[in-house]
Amino acid sequence: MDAHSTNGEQQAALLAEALPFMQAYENKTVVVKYGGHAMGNAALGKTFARDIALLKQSGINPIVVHGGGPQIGAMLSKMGIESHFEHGLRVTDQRTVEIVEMVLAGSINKEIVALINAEGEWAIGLCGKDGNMVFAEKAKKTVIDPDSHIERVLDLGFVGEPVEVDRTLLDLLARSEMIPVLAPVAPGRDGHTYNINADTFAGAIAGALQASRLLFLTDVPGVLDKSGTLIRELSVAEAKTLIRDGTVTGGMIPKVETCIQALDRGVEGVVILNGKTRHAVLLELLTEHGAGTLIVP
Ligand SMILES: Nc1ncnc2c1ncn2[C@@H]1O[C@H](COP(=O)(O)OP(=O)(O)O)[C@@H](O)[C@H]1O
Ligand SMILES: CC(=O)N[C@@H](CCC(=O)OP(=O)(O)O)C(=O)O
Repeated sequence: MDAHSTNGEQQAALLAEALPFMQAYENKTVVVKYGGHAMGNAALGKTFARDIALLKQSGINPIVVHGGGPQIGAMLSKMGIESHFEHGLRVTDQRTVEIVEMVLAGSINKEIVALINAEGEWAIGLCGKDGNMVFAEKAKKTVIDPDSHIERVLDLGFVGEPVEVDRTLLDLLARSEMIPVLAPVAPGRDGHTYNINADTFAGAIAGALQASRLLFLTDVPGVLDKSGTLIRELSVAEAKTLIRDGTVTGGMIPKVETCIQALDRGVEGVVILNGKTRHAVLLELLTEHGAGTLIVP
């Protein structure tokens, strides 16, 4: 057997390996949160889009929720506005929320839609406002100061928490050729527009749809311990401890908190993984080679 056919056989074997996974996920919903830090590399963007296209073609119902924190930060700084975060959430005044909506629901959303469409699929870009999909309320966040142990209420301005998810439009799209690509912006019943952390938004969508899987694509291999080693499996109790003792900080806080909530709401499996690995989504869902941190009840 020559080297070429051996290679071909290996590729065919890999494809065949995907069959039981495809069968297990048939007609199931998989929510993929595509973080702003995982974006920005054209080749990786293409492989991400191809993975999503392949899921849809395999009879799976993929829903993309994207972030764009670094991209919002860059736009704000161009306009002379400094970014300020508390507990991993952007403090958002009126001017900021307008820019957040423009960057998330505008440029980034349409870039991802275009990438998926370039793979021959029909992606449709939406935010919480479309089809009354998500309504938000002003976030009521309290944090316990790790040094003083005193509880503090955060005023984050127009940062929202999803409080209502109407699945009508998403159900309709699941039965169609369309792949929803969602920006984490939503209206409030008070008439304001709210900036929602993309992890939180993805968790609310996955919970409302009782998704089989919720994947968080980020720029690190998963949740790391104090020495920087990947934690492969994390229970809810352990995850809470890691937030409390300051091992999990910044943008990883909303991710881990969302994982906990999503499991509570009936999502079957939640994984935080490196979106900078080529074909991270396919590796996680359709092969034995999944990596990252699996959060378990
Ligand atoms: N314990 C931890 N393990 C891994 N990453 C952590 C941890 N604590 C904080 N982080 C930070 O969280 C970041 C991922 O969150 P974030 O910046 O919001 O990314 P994304 O844009 O993918 O949502 C990592 O790049 C890392 O700097
Ligand atoms: C309230 C809040 O923090 N909203 C986020 C929304 C974008 C986001 O979450 O993007 P990543 O997933 O890339 O971090 C922000 O303004 O940056």
